[in-house]
Amino acid sequence: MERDAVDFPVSVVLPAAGSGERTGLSTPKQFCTFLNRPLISFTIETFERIPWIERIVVVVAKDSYDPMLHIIQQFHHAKVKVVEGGTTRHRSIFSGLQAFSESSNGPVLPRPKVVIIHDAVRPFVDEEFLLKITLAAKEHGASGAIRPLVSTVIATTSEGFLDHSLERTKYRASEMPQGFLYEVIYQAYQRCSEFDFEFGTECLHLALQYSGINAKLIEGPPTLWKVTYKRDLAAAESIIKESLSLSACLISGAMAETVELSSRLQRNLESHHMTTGVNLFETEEMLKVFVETKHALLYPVVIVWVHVCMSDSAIDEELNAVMELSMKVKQENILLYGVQIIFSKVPELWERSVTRLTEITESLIRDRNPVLIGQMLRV
Ligand SMILES: Nc1ccn([C@@H]2O[C@H](COP(=O)(O)OP(=O)(O)OP(=O)(O)O)[C@@H](O)[C@H]2O)c(=O)n1
Ligand SMILES: O=P(O)(O)OC[C@@H](O)[C@@H](O)[C@@H](O)CO
Repeated sequence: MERDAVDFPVSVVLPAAGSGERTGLSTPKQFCTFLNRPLISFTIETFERIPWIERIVVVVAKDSYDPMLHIIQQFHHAKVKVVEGGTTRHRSIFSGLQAFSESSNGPVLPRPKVVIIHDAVRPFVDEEFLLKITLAAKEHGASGAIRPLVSTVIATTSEGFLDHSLERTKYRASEMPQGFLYEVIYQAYQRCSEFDFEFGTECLHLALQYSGINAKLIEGPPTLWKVTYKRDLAAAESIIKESLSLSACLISGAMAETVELSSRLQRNLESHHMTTGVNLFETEEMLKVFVETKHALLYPVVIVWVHVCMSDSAIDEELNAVMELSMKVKQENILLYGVQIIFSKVPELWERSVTRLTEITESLIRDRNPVLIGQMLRV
């Protein structure tokens, strides 16, 4: 399916005005930060990267309006307009849709042909699936992501006993993103009852109830899950750390050993970029590029500088300079760790050192603990 099939304007509404009560945290989950960046910024960036998406309307609570403007400025988000939401998700979504029809705050945005509605707390959505949802909405008037039910759905009596259970194979979980012809969903919200505004949870239902459109349902990937509970935040952080940041190993020291060590680490660490024989100047030049392009702002960079020594000598001035450099680049979201490994001609000892170095390097890249910045770890 090609992106140039989208020959009509498409925009997005991201409802983000909830309080995230089910996480049990005081900070609404969409503003919880991972790698110094709020969850909502990752979701916005997902949509920003897609060239056929024209505008992103982020709907936030009144007291999150200014903080949201700050996030947009800090992370250089484009295409984004912020509007205030309401007391329920449907009211918030309607506020977002009104940005294309009524001048609530500032100029009315150009009206899209198709509007995608996507919970701001579902950061892991890909362009391919968004394309499917968009083209299906254009063709059918509405479309929605679905996933198989994990648990069976049952109905209870008023006394709290089982009334009946639904045949699980006949039902699906409704997820996000959803797509609509703008006129279809805007009209639905204009006709929406107070009861639906207050208690409804399903936009596809509104399109059917008030615009007579049966949404096309498309099974989505498992990554569409919504951050709802505290455990989901931990899962999101782990996925973000794994997928959205860069890491590299730089190896300096006695040349013959560093080449051998580099190939050993490359095998052990798999995905991470390996460079050997670097010196401090080259490292500083590389970090300067990261800082100037502000690349690390959106993609935190983890660099493990491994120095191979021939003896347990005191840390030389170059290594001290690396540690000072690490403190300097830390505020640019670049985590530079130093590890010193003593070369041993005794195979068993060297094997043990390389295994230990691999474990330390994996932990530094995975955990990104800022406390370990600025000091030389020793294997
Ligand atoms: N009045 C509301 C309520 C929810 N949402 C948004 O709708 C999405 C999905 O809703 P949900 O997961 O229920 O978020 P919360 O309402 O914040 O969660 P909770 O029910 O635990 O408070 C979230 O991005 C949330 O910010 C919204 O824009 N306006
Ligand atoms: O019900 P909640 O407010 O937790 O989250 C919203 C979800 O229900 C919604 O995103 C999907 O079910 C699709 O409508």
